[in-house]
This record gives sequence, C-alpha cells and structure tokens, in this order.
Amino acid sequence: MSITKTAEWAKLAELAKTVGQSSIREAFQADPSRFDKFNMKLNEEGNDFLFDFSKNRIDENVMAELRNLAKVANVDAMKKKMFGGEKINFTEDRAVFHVALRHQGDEMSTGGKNVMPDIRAVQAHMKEFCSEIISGSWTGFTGKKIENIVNIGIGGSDLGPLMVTEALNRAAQLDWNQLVSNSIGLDCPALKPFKNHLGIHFISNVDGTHVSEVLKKLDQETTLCIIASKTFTTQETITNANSAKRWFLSKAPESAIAKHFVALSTNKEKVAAFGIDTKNMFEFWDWVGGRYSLWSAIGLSIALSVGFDNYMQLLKGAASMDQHFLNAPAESNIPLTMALLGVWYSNFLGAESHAMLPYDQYLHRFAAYFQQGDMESNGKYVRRNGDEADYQTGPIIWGEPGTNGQHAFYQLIHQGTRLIPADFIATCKSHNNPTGDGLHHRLLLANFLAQTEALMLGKSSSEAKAELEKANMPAEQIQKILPHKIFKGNRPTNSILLSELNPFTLGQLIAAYEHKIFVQGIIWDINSYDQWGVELGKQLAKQIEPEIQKGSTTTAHDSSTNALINFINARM
Ligand SMILES: O=P(O)(O)OC[C@H]1O[C@@H](O)[C@H](O)[C@@H](O)[C@@H]1O
Repeated sequence: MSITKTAEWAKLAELAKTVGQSSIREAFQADPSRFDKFNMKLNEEGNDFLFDFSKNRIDENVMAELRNLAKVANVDAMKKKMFGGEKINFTEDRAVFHVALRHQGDEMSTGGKNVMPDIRAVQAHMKEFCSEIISGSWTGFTGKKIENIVNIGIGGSDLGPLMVTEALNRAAQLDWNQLVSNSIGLDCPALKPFKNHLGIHFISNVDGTHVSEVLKKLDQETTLCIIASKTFTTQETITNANSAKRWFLSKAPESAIAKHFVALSTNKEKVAAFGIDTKNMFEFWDWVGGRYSLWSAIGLSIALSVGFDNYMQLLKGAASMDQHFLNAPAESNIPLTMALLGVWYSNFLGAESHAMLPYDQYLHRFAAYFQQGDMESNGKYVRRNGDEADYQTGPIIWGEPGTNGQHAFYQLIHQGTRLIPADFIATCKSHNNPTGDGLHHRLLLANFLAQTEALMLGKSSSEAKAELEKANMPAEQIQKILPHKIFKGNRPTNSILLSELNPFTLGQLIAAYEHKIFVQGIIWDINSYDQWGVELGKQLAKQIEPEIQKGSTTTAHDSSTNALINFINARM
C-alpha cells in the first residue's frame, strides 16, 4: 500500500492546512517554553551537539503524527535490518553496512560473517601506511620523503575525503597575537590543529584541465597517487589515473610505481591489471556504498592529512551518532526528527528543495558532499515494489557557507515565492581569531542567529512602515516602497550547534545526515542505496566518444545531438 493511503498521511495532510499555515512567530509568543519542547541535545566525550527545530511550522500534534508515520513505514524494523547486515539494497543484492566500518566493538555480521576482523586488518594497514608516509620513513624512488598526496577518484571516492580534509584543514595557525601589536588577548580558546605537513590534492573531473592543473605543481619524486575507486572501472578515474601514471613515468622508472601509487578498491583484479601491487591496495567491500565510503579505506587521504588517530576520532563520532539513532526513542531521536521535518515540508507543504547552510568556512564543501549523499540516494520515483511513487521523494539539496550565501541567494529565501526549509549549522568556538578578541566569530554567529530569527519573524507592514516613517520618508514615497520592504517571514529553519568542529563532532554531523537520508528513503518506500539513474548517461557517453573526431560528421542521433557533435568536430 502506498504511504499516501495511510490514516497517518491523511491526518498530516489535514494538519498541513492548519498548523502548516500557522505563524511560528505567534507560536513563540503563545508558548515561552517552545524551545524546550523542540530541541534535542547530545553530550558525547565532552562535545555538545544541539539540534533546535523550534523555528518550524509544527506543534506537538504534528510531531506525534510524523512519528506515527515513521512507525507505519516500519522505520524501526528497517533500521534493525540495516544494522543487522541484511541485504536491504535489494536491487544490487547487497547489505548497507557502512555502520560496521565505524563500529567500536568486535562484532558486526552480514551474510553470517563477522566483518570486524577484516575491517580492523585494513585499518591496521592504513595506520601503518599513514605512519610511514607522515614520518617520512616511506621514501620515493629517489629516496626523498613524500610531500604531496593526490587522491584520484570521483563521486563517493572524491567528495567525502575532499569535504572532510577541508573541514579538518586546521593546521598550525597564524599567530595573530604576534601580528597585532595591541592585541587585547584571546577570547576564542586556541583549538588543537588537525592538519599535518602533507599537501592533499584531489583530481576528479575527466576534464584534462583538472589533472593537468593539479600535477603541474607537483614533483614526481615526492608525490603519492591514491587511486580511489570502488569498482576500479569508472571512466573518469581510470582515465585520470592513466594520465597520472604517464606523468609519473615521464620521470621515473616502471619499477617505482609501487612506491608512488596505491589503490583503494573492492576490485583486486582490476587494481593488479592497472599495475598497482595488491600489497599497496587497501580493500573495502561491496556492502559499502560509494557515497557512504569515507569511513572505509576511501578515507585514506583523510587519515594521511590529519593522522590516523584523528581519522579514528571521526569514525568514533559517527559511531556515537549511530548508537543514538539506533537506541534513542523517537521523541528524542535527532536523525529521525531531521528526516520527519523534511517529509513534512516536501510532502505536505510543497517544498522542493532543502538548503544546507554551514556558518563555518571549514565546512564549505558540506552541501556539495550531501548533494551526492542525499540526491543520489533519494532521487528516485520507483518504489520498492516497482510502482511509481505518487508523491515527492528526495528534495533538491543545495547551499553554501554563511555569511557568503547571505550576499548571494538569501534574498530568495527571505522574499522569494518558494518555501525553502534550511539547516543552519555553526560551532560555538572558532579555530581562528584574527583580531584577538573573537570579533570575527561573534560577527559570524550574530549573522547565523539573525538569519534564522529574521526568516521566522519577517517584518510586518506596520513594522516596515514605522521604520520608513522614522527615517522621515515622505508618505507618497512610503506608499510606493512599502510592499517591497515587507517580509512575510514564517520561513522554517533548523539550527545545529556544535561546541566546536573537530573530528568527533564532524563524524557525528555526517552520520546524522546519513541516517536522515535513510529514514526518508524508508518513508518514501524507495531503495536509497542503488544509483541506476546515473547509468544511462554513462552508456550514451561511451557510444558518442568515438564520434567526436576532428572533421567527421554524424547522423546517428536526434538533430540536436547530431548538430552539436558536428559543430564541435568542425572546430576541434
Ligand atoms: O568508486 P567508483 O566505483 O569509481 O565510483 C564512483 C562513483 O561513480 C558514480 O557513477 C556513482 O554514481 C557514484 O555513486 C560513485 O561514487
């Protein structure tokens, strides 16, 4: 039965006409304890995680009905299946078991096999390798230490490591106190650096510009290439890897490949065929989805960048969110609540997109990472039974860091015609304090807080009018300008506050969003763990590639595609 035919869905549809249209501003005025009712907190290993969802068009009734919807959709049973290693990715006949990769105990089984010994063995290999590279005991073909790491991969074999290495990019910081002679002392506590001396680079796009621009700055003698590909067949990655090999062999002998190329993959045969010694391969398994793979050997570039211990802290943070998701009751379950709010806006209030707005420059690739995480998982119209869904599924995920976004697209969130629920993410402490008195971080947080308040409150006609009158604007002018100065408000936001950004809290944050995606996929009755939708374009690209030849013409396609190919061929 379609979820839309349930009594819970019908009740929510009714509530959407009342509570869904009601004023959040008035709800706050009517209930001074609203925040207490609609926030959830975690404290793990000295790290605080606050999820405030009080600035939403909800009341207790709506939340209770949403939780009932999760119940009829069997979220709990499916959650147990995922953590139990069952093959819930039925179109690929695979378990969805990335949670095992960050498990802190000794047993997680799928298909009757405890996978923890294999996971620990790969982690031990990663640890040893990281220590050799970071300490410099691993040397290149001319005896020099490795200075630069290049991760060659795409999609899940790129975006996770890229996002996390950027997020944990805090190296030894500029000592602003030395630069600012009249410093008035540090207000922001100095946080521990994560990043070490190694340069980390990423090559993903098949555009030859990407590989060229990255490699031109590097030296073969001191560079390590990590070829990251679950399948080791991805066209972009293999093309880039071959080009990197060509670049390397222009200066080094074939026998040096073992010191400068390693592979992260599930496919031993293809790795060997590429010319990488399988001793230098870090394995993972088919039950790790590409977009959930940063917890596996795919995270090697992260472990190299911040050290193995920090990498394990990232996994530990994710594991703590796993336990919370698995065990916390629905009434205090953060990922479940994030998911239900998304369903509320997508399915009952017509929202088409969801903005992710981290007020933290280190998280500048966070939204890009979850574009794959969410949209490749839940961008599907076919239900598990093969029927077409008669409701909206995955939203469009987008976003940029604040405050930059405020000066770019927030206009549309404030006064546009669309409803855009948004997650605002920030940290209480900053890693950087250029003025010595915490000014930058106070301004950042003031903007973070002001935006969610402004989106919720809006500005009424009388408020806008009073402002204009105070500025002594002539009445005639006020009349003309007034409608443009009104903000309807009532725009929903979640606020997520971390005490600080560190490997542990980052792990928690990523895992929370992963589980949000899981819950939504269950409610929408789709398989969040396959990605057949990316195949058709790949197939056609393979057919078209030989037709792109200087001077040749084609009539094999529709008139547009033919004309485009012929236009290119005439100008190459
Ligand atoms: O790691 P691989 O096998 O090279 O795959 C990379 C990416 O390939 C894409 O085609 C898939 O849509 C992604 O999910 C995947 O992450």
